[in-house]
Amino acid sequence: MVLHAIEVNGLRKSYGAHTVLDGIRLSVAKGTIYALLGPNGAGKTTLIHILSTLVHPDSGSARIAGYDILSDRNNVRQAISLTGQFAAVDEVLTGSENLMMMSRLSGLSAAQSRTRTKELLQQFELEEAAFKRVKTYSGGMRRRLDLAVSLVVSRPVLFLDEPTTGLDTASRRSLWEMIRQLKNEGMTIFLTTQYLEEADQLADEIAVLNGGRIAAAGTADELKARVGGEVIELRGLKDELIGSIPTDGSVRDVRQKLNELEASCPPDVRIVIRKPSMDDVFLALTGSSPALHKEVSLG
Ligand SMILES: Nc1ncnc2c1ncn2[C@@H]1O[C@H](COP(=O)(O)OP(=O)(O)OP(=O)(O)O)[C@@H](O)[C@H]1O
Repeated sequence: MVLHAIEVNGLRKSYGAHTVLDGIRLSVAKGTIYALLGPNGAGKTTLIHILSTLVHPDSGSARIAGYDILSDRNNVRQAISLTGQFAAVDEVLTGSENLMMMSRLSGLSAAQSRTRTKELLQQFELEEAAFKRVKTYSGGMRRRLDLAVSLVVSRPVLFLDEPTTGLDTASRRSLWEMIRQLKNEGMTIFLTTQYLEEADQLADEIAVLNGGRIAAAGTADELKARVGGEVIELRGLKDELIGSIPTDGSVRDVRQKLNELEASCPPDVRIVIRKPSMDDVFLALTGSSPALHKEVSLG
């Protein structure tokens, strides 16, 4: 029995002299959500393209639903759905027409296609917009339609490449809910994201991709534990974040850091002590933070 929906072993890919993936090894348990977290250009899309058989790796191997991505490409393609970063829907057609077209292309009869279209419009909250042209849709509606189109035929493994990039908070949350629902239906979901909160909220397991390698992997709590202890946050008069300093949380360490801060900080800086966030994990593992604030270095 195949326990892992996705198994990746030593995948490498370079473009010219640029090594994009430098020996990726990971596994994704069936029925879970796995988030690959990394900054712009880290190689997330490249990995998804390799796993969905669109790009050939230089070396290494991977299995999807038990099928080898190199020697068993057709079976891999039958086992996956893929939603990329750019909408794959026809803007001139309505949402309903897009779903009907994809259903017919996937081999469903006209009657089956109508039933499936209705189900998907309902599942992705697109019933009201069903007969409007896609070019009038909001970003969130397009993403939902895109996801619906890729799920016309239900497959066990779903690849989502940055599913919520560019969406507002409300649309992002609604899409998260739909992704959770797909997991509840038994799907295995591999998603890439630049948003720490997204990985934190959705994923059973998170891997941080940096410099072509998986810098760390684990549950959100395990990754936060790697940063350890607590974080001292420095805030200005309007409660704006000025910086943060990791501490092991002991009285001794906190006192020492506060003493150093007292000597170097303006008097109106306030402090808050809190548990590490995914931001701190990212910063600790990659040396760069996607958030606006910077780690303050003492001494
Ligand atoms: N076909 C290609 N030819 C040359 N270089 C490429 C090609 N595809 C990707 N790259 C390079 O590989 C690196 C990783 O790109 P990739 O799109 O996988 O990153 P990413 O993590 O998905 O980033 P983003 O969040 O910006 O999509 C980038 O430096 C990119 O320029």
